Amino acid sequence: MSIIELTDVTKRFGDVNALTDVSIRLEENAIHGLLGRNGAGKTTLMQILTAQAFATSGEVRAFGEDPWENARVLDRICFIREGQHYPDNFTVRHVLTAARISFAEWDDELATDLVEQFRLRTGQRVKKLSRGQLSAVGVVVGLASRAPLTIFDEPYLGLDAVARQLFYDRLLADYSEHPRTVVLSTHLIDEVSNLLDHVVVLDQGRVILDEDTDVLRGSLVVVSGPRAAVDDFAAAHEVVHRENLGGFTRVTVRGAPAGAAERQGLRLEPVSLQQLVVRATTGPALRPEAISHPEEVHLS
Ligand SMILES: Nc1ncnc2c1ncn2[C@@H]1O[C@H](COP(=O)(O)OP(=O)(O)OP(=O)(O)O)[C@@H](O)[C@H]1O
Repeated sequence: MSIIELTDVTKRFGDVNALTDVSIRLEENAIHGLLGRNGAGKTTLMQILTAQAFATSGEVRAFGEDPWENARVLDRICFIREGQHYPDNFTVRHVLTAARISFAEWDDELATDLVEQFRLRTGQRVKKLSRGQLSAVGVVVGLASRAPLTIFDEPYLGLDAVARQLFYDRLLADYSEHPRTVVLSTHLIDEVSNLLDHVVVLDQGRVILDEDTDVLRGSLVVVSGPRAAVDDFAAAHEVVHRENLGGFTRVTVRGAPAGAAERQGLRLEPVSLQQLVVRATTGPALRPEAISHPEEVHLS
């Protein structure tokens, strides 16, 4: 079942098209990655989903209903934004108390455990927290809310590598026991690629990739080796990207059968999710019209 349905959603800020004809369906009980370069429209999309902004045109449905001023929908959504603002006198304890009141599925035990693991002090004023500690508070609220739709917009800013890993581990562990729908917007794609069931990539306000990660993982392979051997192999495949370095060539091909390249003494490497997103957003490589005319990149 789709928890989120956007149909032809466009959002303009003056002459800036933040979103253009965005149509996506996000399925229930899955972790969705919302990816894209700076200014791609990710935050705008999340704001529209959570009724913090109006779409200029198009239809928005969350849990089958229009989210605008709709408590039935909004009570089931937890939106953790980067740099969340709290009242000046709030301590971490106040934030947790407010969250407990706001979310029906809130888990106090989980919150207490996470506070300890992230080394937060509940009596500390939120405005005195470091950047990473503030992000940790957001992560604690997002996880312990167990909201049926939990949205994290770059939740990791300032978090050290240990704390980020803790977030990913706890998200996965809690999600396996309490499945729900999670939307995670991030630039640290490789760090989260194992968490994601599905990705939506935005570029300049348009959806350029909307696919399950299982499908994406097997979709492209990099084959490298001596130029003549690679060219020979590539002739029978759809080439979406090529790099030449002297007599050495690397091509990215669509769905190469495992073993075929290795038999010809060539090297085969999977394309990471991050590379896929970079390919999708930096050139025409993943667009169908580019497949028959692969770009040549000469490295010096
Ligand atoms: N309130 C606003 N007024 C004017 N333009 C805006 C406003 N909010 C966003 N924009 C513009 O809309 C576009 C999309 O911005 P958005 O914040 O959604 O991108 P993003 O993908 O979240 O970027 P980042 O990864 O850098 O956070 C940008 O060009 C941005 O400048």
